[in-house]
Amino acid sequence: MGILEKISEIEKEIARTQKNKATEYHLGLLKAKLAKYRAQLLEPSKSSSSKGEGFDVMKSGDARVALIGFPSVGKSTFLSLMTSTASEAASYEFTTLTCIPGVIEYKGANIQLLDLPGIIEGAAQGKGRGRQVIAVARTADVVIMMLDATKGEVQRSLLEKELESVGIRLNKHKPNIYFKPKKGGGISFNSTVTLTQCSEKLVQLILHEYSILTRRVLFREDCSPDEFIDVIVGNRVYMPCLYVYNKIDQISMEEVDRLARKPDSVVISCGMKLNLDYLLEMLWEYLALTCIYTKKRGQRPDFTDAIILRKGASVEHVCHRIHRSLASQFKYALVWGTSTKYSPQRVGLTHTMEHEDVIQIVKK
Ligand SMILES: Nc1nc2c(ncn2[C@@H]2O[C@H](COP(=O)(O)OP(=O)(O)OP(=O)(O)O)[C@@H](O)[C@H]2O)c(=O)[nH]1
Ligand SMILES: [K+]
Ligand SMILES: [Mg+2]
Repeated sequence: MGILEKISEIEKEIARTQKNKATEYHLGLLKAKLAKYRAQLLEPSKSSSSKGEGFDVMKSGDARVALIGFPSVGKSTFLSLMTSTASEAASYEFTTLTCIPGVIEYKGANIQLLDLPGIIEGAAQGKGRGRQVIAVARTADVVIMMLDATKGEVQRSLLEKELESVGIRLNKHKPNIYFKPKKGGGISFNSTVTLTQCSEKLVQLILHEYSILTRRVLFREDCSPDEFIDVIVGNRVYMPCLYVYNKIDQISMEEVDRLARKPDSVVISCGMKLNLDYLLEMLWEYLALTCIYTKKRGQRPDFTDAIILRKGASVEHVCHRIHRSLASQFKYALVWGTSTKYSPQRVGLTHTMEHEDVIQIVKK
């Protein structure tokens, strides 16, 4: 039996197994097996014909956003609208055959937007350019899943399944489970919260399936067996995703209203240029970028030229952005803003900066 067949067998068995206390272990094991086969599927194949790598596009700017969606939902139309790059748009499917980068300038940041070929069911297993598209998606900071508002729900669940099957987790955080080698061998299992989905026995079974004999496992959260398997497998990508329903000019107001209320969702019309500003605001929020302003001694801050960093960036990150050698000459910094108790406050290299802080760096 090929891997694909094995996967489909297990998926069928999971589907027909009723979920209850008695089948809990059986289901947990099936899921562990499923994750193992999927991992095998994703291993780069030796034949040169089916390349697993993505399109060769340089990362540039302060952040990267990938446009994922079925053919003809309006991805290229969107890129052409939001950036100065033109990407061919047409009414037939698979108009776009490669990755086309554009730049959105917003709040002083350069956001790289990637237009990609449409993907379809089976993309993860290499249908169309699915694998390449997904490989690019993995490198993004945020995914925009573009959906045709007239057929959004089906498209959404199919694409979610595709991305899920290759280890991309949308709008989820990494499970809070401590999972490290243990001195002396054996499995130690503990939890700091009440577990309703996993038990020590199930965890042992799953670890056994992965031939893991020695580990210290500590659940700090009420995780599911799937989440535990994610921790074991390890190479998952946790990524924010905005669901963008395009072509709302084609549906009723009631339907627009319903879609707009869904979590992580924005409704737009590229054709009629509706709600694009709001989409940018949401995108900015999901990118979670931080703007830092610099200031020279005795002068006013330079509010025209922000340094754009990731959320959680430290003073050291700011130094590296200004000059390669600045961190080594660093004595202390003065920071004004929400990250400090006092304004200004003297801080060191490890201090975490917040959005719109002002910093003055003092050298040795
Ligand atoms: N009615 C309507 N049509 C739209 C809208 N946005 C795009 N379209 C049309 O949808 C069709 C497909 O647009 P594309 O931008 O080529 O879609 P795509 O997702 O890039 O398609 P592929 O590259 O083939 O995957 C074109 O005929 C567009 O004019 C919209 O908001 N409303
Ligand atoms: K198209
Ligand atoms: Mg296109």
